[in-house]
Amino acid sequence: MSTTVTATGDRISLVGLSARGHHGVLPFEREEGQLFTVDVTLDLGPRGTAVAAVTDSLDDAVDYATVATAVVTIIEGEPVGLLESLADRIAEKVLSYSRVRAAEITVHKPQAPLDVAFEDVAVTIHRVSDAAQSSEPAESAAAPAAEPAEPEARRHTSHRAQSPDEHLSGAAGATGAAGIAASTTWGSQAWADDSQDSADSVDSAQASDALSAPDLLSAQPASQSPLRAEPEPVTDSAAPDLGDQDEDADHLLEDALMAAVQADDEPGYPDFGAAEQEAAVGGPSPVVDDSEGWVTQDSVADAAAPAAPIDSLPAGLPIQLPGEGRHRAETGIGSPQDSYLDQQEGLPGLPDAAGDEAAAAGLGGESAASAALLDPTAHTADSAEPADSARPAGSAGSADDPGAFLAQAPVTDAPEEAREDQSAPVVAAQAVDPLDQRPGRPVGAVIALGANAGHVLVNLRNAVRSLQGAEGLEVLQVGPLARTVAEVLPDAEPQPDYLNTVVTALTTLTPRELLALCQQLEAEAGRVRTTQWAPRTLDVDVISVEGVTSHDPELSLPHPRAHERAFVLVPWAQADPFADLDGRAVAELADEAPGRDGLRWLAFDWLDTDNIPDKPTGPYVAPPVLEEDPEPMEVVYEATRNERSVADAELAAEYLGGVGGLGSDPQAGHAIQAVQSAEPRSAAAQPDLPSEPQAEGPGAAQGLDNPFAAASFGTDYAVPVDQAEQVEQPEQVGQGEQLDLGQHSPFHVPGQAPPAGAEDSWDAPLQWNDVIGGGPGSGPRQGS
Ligand SMILES: Nc1ncnc2c1ncn2[C@@H]1O[C@H](COP(=O)(O)OP(=O)(O)OP(=O)(O)O)[C@@H](O)[C@H]1O
Ligand SMILES: Nc1nc2c(c(=O)[nH]1)N=C(CO)CN2
Repeated sequence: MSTTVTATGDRISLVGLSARGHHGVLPFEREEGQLFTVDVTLDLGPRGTAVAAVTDSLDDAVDYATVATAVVTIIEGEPVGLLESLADRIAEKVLSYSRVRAAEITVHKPQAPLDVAFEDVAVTIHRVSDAAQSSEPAESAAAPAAEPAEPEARRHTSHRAQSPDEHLSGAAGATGAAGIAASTTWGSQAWADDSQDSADSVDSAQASDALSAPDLLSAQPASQSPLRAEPEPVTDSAAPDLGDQDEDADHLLEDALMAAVQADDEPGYPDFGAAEQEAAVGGPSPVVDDSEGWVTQDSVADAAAPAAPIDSLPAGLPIQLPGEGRHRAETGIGSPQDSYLDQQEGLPGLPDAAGDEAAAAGLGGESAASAALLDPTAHTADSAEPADSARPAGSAGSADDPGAFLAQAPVTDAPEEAREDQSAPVVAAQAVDPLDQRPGRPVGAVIALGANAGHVLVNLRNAVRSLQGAEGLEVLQVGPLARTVAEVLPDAEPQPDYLNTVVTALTTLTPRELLALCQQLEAEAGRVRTTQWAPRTLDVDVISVEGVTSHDPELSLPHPRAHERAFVLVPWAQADPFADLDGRAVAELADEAPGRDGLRWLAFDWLDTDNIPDKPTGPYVAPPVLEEDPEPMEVVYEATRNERSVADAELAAEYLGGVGGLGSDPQAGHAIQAVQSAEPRSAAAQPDLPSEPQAEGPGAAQGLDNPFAAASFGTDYAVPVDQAEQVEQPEQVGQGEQLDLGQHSPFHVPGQAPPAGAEDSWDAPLQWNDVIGGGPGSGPRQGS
């Protein structure tokens, strides 16, 4: 079921922005939180999108992605008691965007604590901006939708103090789910830009309004809300008023642009000037046609009736009601097409090299596009419509065109001479790798972590903390810790269970920078790359980056195997119940994942509680080391296939302390067999390994015979060769022998008894199977 109302201006709608909030009057609502979903309709005035449509620049538009993030930030922000208050806060925020003249906000609370069966509770409010009201005082007084002056004034001041930092932390509250639901755009507004929206832009917009000719709203009938009815513009050659703009200069420029457009008398660009004409004669415009959302004078009169409820308005603007997809928030994994389009959309304001290049090519912003438009003879709609014309067939990371993201610069057929003409659209095709592009706003990212050798728990905790402290990354959610059966290559020896988790985040890093960060964490945990899918002290994979699709083997996005990996999907779905991967709900994928049964337990609050009671035991596997020993005293771990990383002696000592009680030995670090950084062995060099990791069968079946999965085992240890020589060998070798991975194994796996009393140590857990367990959880842990 859906309901429609009519709004007469250009509109942007965001439907189903969902996030968890703590609003409500009951204590448990404050404590536990629940789902809130918000629908927002922004009324931009009668010509609110006209300039953006011509310039095709986000600078001239309301960036809906920014709005979406702002709304989610409010949902997740300071709790209020009433839905009305929440809706009001959201209205206040969205009205602070200078181009927004009025807004309708619906807040849904489908999990409200009612004693009866119900589908949804929702409150809808509509509000008019100060700018719109001040340009038509009479309207404010009479318009049923308009708020009294005082609340409006308050509304516009309460968010002005928001600092960039505050904004960033607010943005961090935006779940990947909701913030991304409305857009996969690489927006042009960076954090700092966004943070100013409610202050500077409003002020400047108001100043701009004061200087400008009366705008269209001011010419409306006194009781007419911008969400309701507006007079049809009639042809007028006077310079049009386009509504509020950020700068006076912009305003004048846009006036000129539109005049130029009018001079072209181009179909599709309705004439301007009705407002001015109407204002001049002091009466309403003549009656006009009522097609396409424009209403007749009669309907204007109707709308002017006091206290007309919004739902009594004529049909025109679809407003989605509960149950119509508002839970379909997505992780933002864009389709290749999305990704491509995103690049296009983000072009003008990109702060990175790509954006600069585009700007240098004369394509980058309002001014360039505007300049072209100022010359009516130079302007055509085509020249200002870069997205489609620039899209090469099969680009945007489609499966056909791996990794090729043709970029951003509009491609036209303009001749060389025209390019020299400043007024002509400039032609340039820029191949820009999206993996190197910095997003213009924080975008959602999902990172998966896993470990099954060495100090797995310590390593995972450290890695998550490092992510929490990383620059350019704001951790949103840390998933529960999942103990999972190791999925191994076909015919490979079984391995110890993994501990896995997933972190969701917002980031302004380029995808490649994000990968580098992940690999740095692996290196810091002493990751040694040996064979494919070998046991590892830490694995940190980039699962997805909002709006980016890549088939580059160095960084494939979304991670090509994520959709079938229970060890990724289950913790991810817990961290973000609304997550989507390639258009499918992650929770659903998790249920269907072949390794689903290999999930042994989930532990919540695992980051900072030692109270994880269930301690299954099993053989310990030491971190792998390579066999070569060219420089005996240097402990080198290979961090990535391109880098070398030297593990510090402390790490080595700690490791040894863990596995053999040698941590107090200052020489212990040297006891690890020195290894040489090397390229990971390709599958081709390992005849018994497939070139691509194969999808695993159900982990449970595998786990039945897996000694590492056993619930209660003798204490067996694998240690590096050199260390094994230094420590007393236990009599029992037992299950540890099963760790031998055959001729390609880098391991030597003697049994090794732990020092007495060390088994329960959390500081230096000797056997990770002893320190993990499924405790009663309380839900995904918040990131900050
Ligand atoms: N989305 C991604 N996340 C992390 N690494 C990736 C990604 N896509 C490609 N790679 C590349 O894969 C290479 C091997 O990574 P790694 O050793 O972590 O693989 P793995 O964890 O053993 O296997 P899998 O990728 O199946 O999880 C890395 O050098 C990296 O450049
Ligand atoms: N359970 C589990 N199995 C795996 C994992 C992992 O993280 N968890 N990672 C692998 C290679 O990345 C291979 N197999």
